[in-house]
Amino acid sequence: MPTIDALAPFYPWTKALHLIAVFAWMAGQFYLPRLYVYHMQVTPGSATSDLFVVMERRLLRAIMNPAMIGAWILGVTLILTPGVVDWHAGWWHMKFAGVIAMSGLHGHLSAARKRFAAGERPRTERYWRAINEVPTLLLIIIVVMVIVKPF
Ligand code: HEM
Repeated sequence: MPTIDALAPFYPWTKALHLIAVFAWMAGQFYLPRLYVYHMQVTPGSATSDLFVVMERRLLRAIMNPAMIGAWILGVTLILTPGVVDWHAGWWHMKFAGVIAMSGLHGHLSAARKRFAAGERPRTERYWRAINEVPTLLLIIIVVMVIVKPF
């Protein structure tokens, strides 16, 4: 993978900004499925349901989408910084798999938001309770990979 020498002096800043974007993204990943759990419990079209629709839309549009885009742009900038990623290391591939899964989950949550907004009740409350645990698992995998680098 070719790297860009001019990025080297900015490495600590790129990493700090990457982590800030990641934290904002994760906050949304933890909260949105929890909102879906509550949303499943209210009648479509009720005032409470409409309030959930607004909360879910704002969370995705104002926080999660920009945070995911920022995490990706800064993450790719880190990849392009010389000496940061060892492409032979197993931890890097495992982290990347975790990041792809996290992005897939984001897409899944985003698609469900549109269905909730249309008055549907996609899946079951139990399903959203289970999905609520997935970001935590992915976070543990990713952080152990980038910090401990076990293989
Ligand atoms: C969105 C796509 C992402 C890309 C392309 C990406 C890429 C990278 C790269 C190349 C590094 C530098 C590794 C190093 O300095 O050793 C890094 C650091 C880091 N990333 Fe990501 N990342 C992404 C998303 C995430 C996510 C979702 C998390 C956590 C849930 C995360 C957590 C971290 C952490 C904790 C570090 C700091 C590791 C250290 O101190 O060296 N990243 N990322």
